[in-house]
Amino acid sequence: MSIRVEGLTKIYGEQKAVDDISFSAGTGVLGFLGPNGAGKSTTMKILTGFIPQTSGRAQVCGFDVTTQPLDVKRNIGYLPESNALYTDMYVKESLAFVADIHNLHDPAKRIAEVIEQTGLGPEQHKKIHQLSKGYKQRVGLAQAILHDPQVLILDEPTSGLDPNQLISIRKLITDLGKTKTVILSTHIMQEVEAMCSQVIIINKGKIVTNDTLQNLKGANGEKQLEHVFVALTNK
Ligand SMILES: Nc1ncnc2c1ncn2[C@@H]1O[C@H](COP(=O)(O)OP(=O)(O)OP(=O)(O)O)[C@@H](O)[C@H]1O
Repeated sequence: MSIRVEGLTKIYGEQKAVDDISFSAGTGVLGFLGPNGAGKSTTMKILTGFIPQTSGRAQVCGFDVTTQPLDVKRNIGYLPESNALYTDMYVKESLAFVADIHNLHDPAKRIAEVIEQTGLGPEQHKKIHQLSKGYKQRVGLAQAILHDPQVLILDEPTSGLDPNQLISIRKLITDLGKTKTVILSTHIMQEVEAMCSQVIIINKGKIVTNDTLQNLKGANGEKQLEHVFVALTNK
């Protein structure tokens, strides 16, 4: 398993954002769902080492997020919800900057591959601030996968994309999930049905279900995941 989480808790002041959650994930796309404020982004930020947990443990590829943060960062790619980019940089320049941080052996070759994979080709010579939202999102994804990490954490990667862009980014994520562990947070249930093999639903900081997509729909006698989500998060 590339991700192991045990008894993870995060308290912000008085607010318990993540409440003693445990789960593990291997190769495939894991849908990480929950209503607004459920604790998804907080969990993702802990896994990527952006913020520390209050208690509990999280491991990425066998490395502990607290005691082995550099090893974790080598093995993880993160597309945060607020995809902060250096907008004055050219697309290629920003990728070269990230490649340098990761000390890649042949950055030019890898940058060309990732530009191809994310469909950035036609826009690759622009500055980031000149790009549409969808292309900015692709730059964020390109940066996240550049060092070919085993684990990808994607926080609402398709928000704001038009239907054409949605289809190509979904395909890219599905392809990545064939060999990598992808944790995908999204509010779009069709997206989960199209891409995810496993689904975790979190509500008020607690995991309310962790099952295969197939079981989840079957067990609840529902055809639509949306109904399952509503039933499990309105208790
Ligand atoms: N830096 C912070 N300081 C205090 N409270 C925070 C902070 N970040 C998040 N929270 C609170 O923690 C809870 C979980 O937030 P989180 O962003 O993890 O939810 P989420 O499931 O990602 O929501 P969304 O779907 O809206 O993105 C919320 O109640 C939120 O207000």
